[in-house]
Amino acid sequence: MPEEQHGPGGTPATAGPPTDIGTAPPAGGSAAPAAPAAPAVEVEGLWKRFGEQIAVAGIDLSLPAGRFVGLVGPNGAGKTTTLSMVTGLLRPDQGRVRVAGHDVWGDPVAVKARIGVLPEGLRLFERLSGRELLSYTGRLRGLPGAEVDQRATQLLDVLDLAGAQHKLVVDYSTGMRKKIGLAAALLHNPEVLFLDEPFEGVDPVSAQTVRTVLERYTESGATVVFSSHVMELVESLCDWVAVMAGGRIRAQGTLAEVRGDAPSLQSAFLELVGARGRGTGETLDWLGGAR
Ligand SMILES: Nc1ncnc2c1ncn2[C@@H]1O[C@H](COP(=O)(O)OP(=O)(O)OP(=O)(O)O)[C@@H](O)[C@H]1O
Repeated sequence: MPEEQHGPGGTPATAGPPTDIGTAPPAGGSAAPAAPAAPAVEVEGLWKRFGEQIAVAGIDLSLPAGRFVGLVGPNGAGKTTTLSMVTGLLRPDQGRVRVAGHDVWGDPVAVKARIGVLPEGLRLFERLSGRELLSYTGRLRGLPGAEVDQRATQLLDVLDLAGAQHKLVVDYSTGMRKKIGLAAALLHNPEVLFLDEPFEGVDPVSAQTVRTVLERYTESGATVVFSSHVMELVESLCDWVAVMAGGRIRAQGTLAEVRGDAPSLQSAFLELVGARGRGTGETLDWLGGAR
């Protein structure tokens, strides 16, 4: 059984979001819709083991549509494994996942048509140029050629890749690879976008552009779910947060709920994952000593 989930400072569970919050209208939307929107992602009793290692231990998640959702947790918490199962890249041992109202494993074609994914350790077609990669992805997505060309031109331009569009992907830098992967994930205008560490290796100017693009995208009612270790980034971008540690969800809810009375998301996070006071480095007393 999963252990009881508490917010920081012992406040009762932010786990299992209250339905009134879970069905709130998209951030940035003005007129409230009459019918409550279905969650973008619903996860029930999801498990994954790798041999003896339990990577994901029976988690439940309900991520509202139209939000910027951050999935945070320490190294090895189970974020990538969770995102892989939610996006249909890894089969769970047990549990159910629905994305945009469709069962990920029961109706994979419907789900894949509605999502965009920027996975960890992104594998790209290295011998294509950036533009060729987008053309190929657009065609695979069933978009008309002229539409693909137009969207590719705009994405390359906005993401500052126009100058490198004819360069082979194998010659792209880490940040450029993230950006072309993001462009490919956005090309078909998905309902839900999953991004595993999207800002890793991306320079501050491009990061700002990516933020602006993603903020505009969520304002249209679409959902972004991204994993990150960078709390300041999550705090400034996300309006909904799920905290994972040891394969379990420690808290989920609005940023304010998860932060609770803590001065920052970072402090709340350290408390939630039980890392307060750890890692002062005192055991490394030889480091910096006499040589
Ligand atoms: N293919 C695999 N085979 C064996 N163990 C795995 C595999 N994938 C993940 N794990 C283990 O499952 C646990 C969760 O890993 P996961 O990659 O999901 O964590 P994470 O939260 O994404 O970590 P990080 O922030 O470091 O990327 C870890 O203990 C990891 O060693």
